[in-house]
Amino acid sequence: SGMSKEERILDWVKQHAVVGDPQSVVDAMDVYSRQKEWSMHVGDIKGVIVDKVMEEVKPQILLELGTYCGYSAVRMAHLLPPGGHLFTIEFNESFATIAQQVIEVAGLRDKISILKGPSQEIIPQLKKKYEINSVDMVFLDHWKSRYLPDTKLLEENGIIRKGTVLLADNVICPGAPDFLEYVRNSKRYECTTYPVENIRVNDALEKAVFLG
Ligand SMILES: CCCNc1ncnc2c1ncn2[C@@H]1O[C@H](/C=C/CNC(=O)c2cc(-c3ccc(F)cc3)cc(O)c2O)[C@@H](O)[C@H]1O
Ligand SMILES: [Mg+2]
Repeated sequence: SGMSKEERILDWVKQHAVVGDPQSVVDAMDVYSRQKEWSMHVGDIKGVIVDKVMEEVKPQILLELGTYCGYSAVRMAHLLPPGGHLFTIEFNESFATIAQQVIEVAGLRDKISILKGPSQEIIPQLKKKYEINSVDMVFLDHWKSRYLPDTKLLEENGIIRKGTVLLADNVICPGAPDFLEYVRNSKRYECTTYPVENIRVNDALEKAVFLG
């Protein structure tokens, strides 16, 4: 019994963030991860790279794979252009419930939709059930072994179009070697690596632009 780590994170956010202020939610989660319990959010150092890509792409429709507690959903949705929307897929019910509340504290309920279920089931439903024609950007941050199969699913279902930007966290640690090999060797992607050498671990984000 007792609270889960994710419930402790939510509790901390409720106590330390300012309702309606997404930046204070992001800051609270970063402080908790640094000072209390490390958690697998993309975090403040790699988050700056995510922010930069958001400003570059200005996605109207953004898809995230792996919501967890909603840190990156809040961080990215805060930077969406007017009218933009984030669809984030999460198959763990408890995490989805925590994330929904974190998003509420941030005041971003109207900009973010959590799609509950496994990505491999949701992706084929995006067009018909969620009326998503194509997405402008995808943030991959779920199970690393699923980056490649889901990228292929996105291609096969016509969810990504010429110019869609895939941004993948953790391509070095824990690593997504098959995904990296695929996008870097494919003529259909233009790749850029954003390495991050920080105190804890070396990692990188990979940006892969789909060329159609
Ligand atoms: C059915 C499986 C595939 N489909 C899926 N569909 C929907 N949601 C899925 C999901 N897979 C996983 N998820 C969810 O994504 C999240 C999983 C993220 C996995 N991330 C990591 O393992 C990770 C791990 C680290 C890490 C780094 C260093 C270290 F020493 C230990 C861990 C750092 C990160 O930035 C990470 O992202 C959870 O919320 C999970 O429920
Ligand atoms: Mg990650």
